[in-house]
Amino acid sequence: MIIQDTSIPGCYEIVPDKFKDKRGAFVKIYSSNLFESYNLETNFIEQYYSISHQGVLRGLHFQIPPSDHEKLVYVITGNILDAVVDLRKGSPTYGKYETFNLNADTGNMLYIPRGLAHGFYVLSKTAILVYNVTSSHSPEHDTGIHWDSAGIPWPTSQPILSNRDMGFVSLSKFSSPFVYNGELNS
Ligand SMILES: Cc1cn([C@H]2C[C@H](O)[C@@H](COP(=O)(O)OP(=O)(O)O[C@H]3O[C@@H](C)C(=O)[C@@H](O)[C@H]3O)O2)c(=O)[nH]c1=O
Repeated sequence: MIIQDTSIPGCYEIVPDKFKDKRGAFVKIYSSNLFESYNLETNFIEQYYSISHQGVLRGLHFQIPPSDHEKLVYVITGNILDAVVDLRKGSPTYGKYETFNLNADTGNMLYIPRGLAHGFYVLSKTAILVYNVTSSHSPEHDTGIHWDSAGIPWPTSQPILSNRDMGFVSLSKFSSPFVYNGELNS
């Protein structure tokens, strides 16, 4: 398993070892020992997954304090364009985004620190995205910014969206409660 820096401090792309043989493949997706050695959070307390059709865009989501959390995400079916936006005031990459192709073939994962908005667009016929998060779902703290307000080069201007996602404020109108605390995880 390789943990790689991204352009956004505290956000990592993780490439697991994939052992292929005549039966198929074996992939280890989490090691608390390795995560601890990189000072990454290990107290993942909720797990969930979504199933999405091609052309769906979910995001850009986050939970605000005190229910903010880290996310570890990976695709087990399909191929997505995943995106994060740094909302941490004082961060060297405040307001900036980065995109990643997450797919079931490589099994690459994204570790998303608290204070980043997250979303994705489904490139394949179907995509299943698995999440591990470090705090419980809190509907009153679960919010977002508008998917098309951060400059992310999405593959289409007309994705399939939830009503909730259509109504979020733009990044420029969002008053961020997140503060950058340095590179805690480096
Ligand atoms: C996230 C979440 C949703 N729900 C419920 C609320 C709602 O009825 C239903 C679907 O929720 P949503 O429409 O918010 O699902 P979705 O748009 O897929 O939300 C997800 O989007 C991506 C981009 C993320 O980063 C995730 O953390 C999460 O916010 O599931 C839970 O019960 N627990 C949870 O942890």
